[in-house]
Amino acid sequence: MKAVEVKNLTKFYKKSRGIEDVTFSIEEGEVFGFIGPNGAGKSTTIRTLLNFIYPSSGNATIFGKDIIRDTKEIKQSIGYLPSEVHYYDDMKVMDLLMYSAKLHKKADKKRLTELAGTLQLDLTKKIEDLSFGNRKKVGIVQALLHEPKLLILDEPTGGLDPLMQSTFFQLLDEERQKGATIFFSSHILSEVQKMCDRVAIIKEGKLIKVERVETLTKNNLKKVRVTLDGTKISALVLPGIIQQENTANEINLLYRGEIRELLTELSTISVKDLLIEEPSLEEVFMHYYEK
Ligand SMILES: Nc1ncnc2c1ncn2[C@@H]1O[C@H](COP(=O)(O)OP(=O)(O)OP(=O)(O)O)[C@@H](O)[C@H]1O
Repeated sequence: MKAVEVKNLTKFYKKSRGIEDVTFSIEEGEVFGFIGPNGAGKSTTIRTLLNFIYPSSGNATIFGKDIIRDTKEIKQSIGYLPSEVHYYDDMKVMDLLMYSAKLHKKADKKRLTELAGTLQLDLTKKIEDLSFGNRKKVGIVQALLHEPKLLILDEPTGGLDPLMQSTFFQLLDEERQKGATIFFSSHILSEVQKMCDRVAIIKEGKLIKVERVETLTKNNLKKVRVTLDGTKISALVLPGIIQQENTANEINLLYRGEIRELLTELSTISVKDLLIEEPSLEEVFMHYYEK
């Protein structure tokens, strides 16, 4: 059984396009990234899956259950972190989280305290007195508290400082090791690359690619930096060069071709240093963002 199966899902807000004909599935235990620029349709997809909004057409299931008909049942096995966290402001963090835990019939105070400790969240404060980042932490604890089978996280790291982001990813990794399926949206490619097995790219409401992260970064594309010893040269010309940026003493390439051909070409110029590495997901995908 798939954790999530989305078929031809379409959502129009009156006449304006939210998402169109979106189809993909997520395996159980998989960490699946959902990336795309602002307004691409990430939140629309997620909010439809959670039955906060109705699809215009198409359908989807979560653990084999229909997202509309079985939404109550589905919610018991989901932890959801919205991109913006809104709560009853005059409640204390502890009370809010215990209330939420009870809704999931899993009021585990020990786990609550542990999670809050890891995230350095003060449980005695009132929600209204928390900063944006600390509210986000409340959302994270709430999403993880009942150890859901599926975590749906909408831009989870926004507002968290770099140290906290890394703590958050450690927490996610623990859930993954316990077998949880994780679906998270982001427009930060590097964090998707770090964490995800597969990634779906959405743009202007349509899925443009679903691919294993590994395949994307190991598709023979190489990032090449050539440092020159001061002699000025003109641009390299080789069929495998996809992108070239040159400065006074550096040549930077994205290269997809025979390494031997590149080395032969380089042997004709005065190279001081050479670095060949896998490109980041960001570099592979930048053109999807720009086009
Ligand atoms: N309530 C709404 N009414 C009308 N249009 C909407 C509504 N919510 C979203 N849209 C439109 O649907 C499209 C997709 O928006 P969505 O919020 O799903 O994008 P997103 O990928 O989550 O973007 P972001 O990264 O900015 O959160 C956008 O063009 C947006 O203007």
